[in-house]
Amino acid sequence: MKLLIKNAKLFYLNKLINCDLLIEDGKFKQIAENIVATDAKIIDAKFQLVTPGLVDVHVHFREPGQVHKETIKTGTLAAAHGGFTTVGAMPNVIPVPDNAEKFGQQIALNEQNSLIHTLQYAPVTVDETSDKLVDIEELSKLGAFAFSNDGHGIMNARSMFMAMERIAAIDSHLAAHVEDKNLFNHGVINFGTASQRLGLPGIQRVAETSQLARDLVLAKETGVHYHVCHISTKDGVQLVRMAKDAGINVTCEVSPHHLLLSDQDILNDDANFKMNPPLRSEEDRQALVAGLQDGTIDMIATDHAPHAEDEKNQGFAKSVFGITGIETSFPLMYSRLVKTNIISLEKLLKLMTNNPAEIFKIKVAGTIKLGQRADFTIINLDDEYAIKSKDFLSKGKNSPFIGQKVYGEVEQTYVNGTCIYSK
Ligand SMILES: NC(=O)N[C@@H](CC(=O)O)C(=O)O
Ligand SMILES: [Zn+2]
Ligand SMILES: [Zn+2]
Repeated sequence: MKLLIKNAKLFYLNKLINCDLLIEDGKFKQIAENIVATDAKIIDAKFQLVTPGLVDVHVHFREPGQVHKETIKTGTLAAAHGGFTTVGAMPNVIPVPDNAEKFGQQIALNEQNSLIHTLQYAPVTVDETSDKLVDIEELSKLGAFAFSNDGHGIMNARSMFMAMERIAAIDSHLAAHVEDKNLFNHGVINFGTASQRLGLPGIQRVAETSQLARDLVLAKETGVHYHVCHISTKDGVQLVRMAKDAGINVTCEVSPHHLLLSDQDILNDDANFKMNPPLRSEEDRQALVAGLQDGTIDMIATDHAPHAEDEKNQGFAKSVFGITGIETSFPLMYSRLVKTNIISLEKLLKLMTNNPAEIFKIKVAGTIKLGQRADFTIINLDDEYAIKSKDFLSKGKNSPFIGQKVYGEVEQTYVNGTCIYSK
């Protein structure tokens, strides 16, 4: 089976080049101008962008346990619609895969149902909320991509310290949702003018930064690769910057919503703007953009968190935390950051392909390499379209970006040389 992509604007070795791309038996075979291949199926890309499949290290699929919100099938289909071919799935499913048996079942479920490559996080502690560590070495052997208690900060410093030592010893990764539960104090929105205006309990920035500061010291001591999930504050970015300068093995991700929205965009009691961590101030938002520009922030991750309509239409006080994002990430980032000259297209693609793959040592993802499996995406950068919930393939329609006009629509997504999504 041969597939020839003619006239690609290909993101290859960190540059955009005009060329053809030949795929044979599911693998990249040749990159050159004017490739001629008899008996190949030909696709004319018409100089649209062809990129390695996008990589998102932070998604929530809800299977098992909450399949009314999302399944692995709908989640991975939504990912393909967003241009992603590799994702890291968080372990806050029911049951939490916190022992060998449950973890093995989760991996099998992912394999049976994924249209793309779904890598599985293991939790750090039993049930994600206790202080008792999981069998880190065993879950790693069973294929844990990294470790995270996402959704919950790890409150007990000794548990965190010991987890870091063990994760460092096996050369894996610890991804932290940094949040001190006591400082969080049942808030539902950022603490500040918006929480006052709407009369809602606020979440202080120090809920994030105080735990982050603690973790950075522990990470220094243990040498673990410590990754900060969905960073949201100006001081948080500054802490990571200082830690990197000090040689601490820290990386961090930011979500499209924290880059593009602030609490000033919350005009009424609409829980499609409710997520954890919350949308912060405009000053925080600008610091995140600056952190992306200067390399303090290493990657974009969506924190795709689908929920059912009746779980999100209860206003800020009662609705659950989280918004979807995997189908809108690239178009939003391209339209609002690249077309406005805040970052280059090459930089955006690095943030969404090679950086996450390299940092998390994902073997075959994030780059186009001859002889390796052909995971790639064709994206139309020229035509504007409107984000509509009816176009989402995710079960979750909980997005604050519905109705916005964007560029960067995904035309086709390929995994192992096979088209798994076509517009
Ligand atoms: N981000 C959220 O607000 N919610 C996430 C959990 C998380 O990422 O912390 C979820 O699983 O719904
Ligand atoms: Zn989280
Ligand atoms: Zn999350």
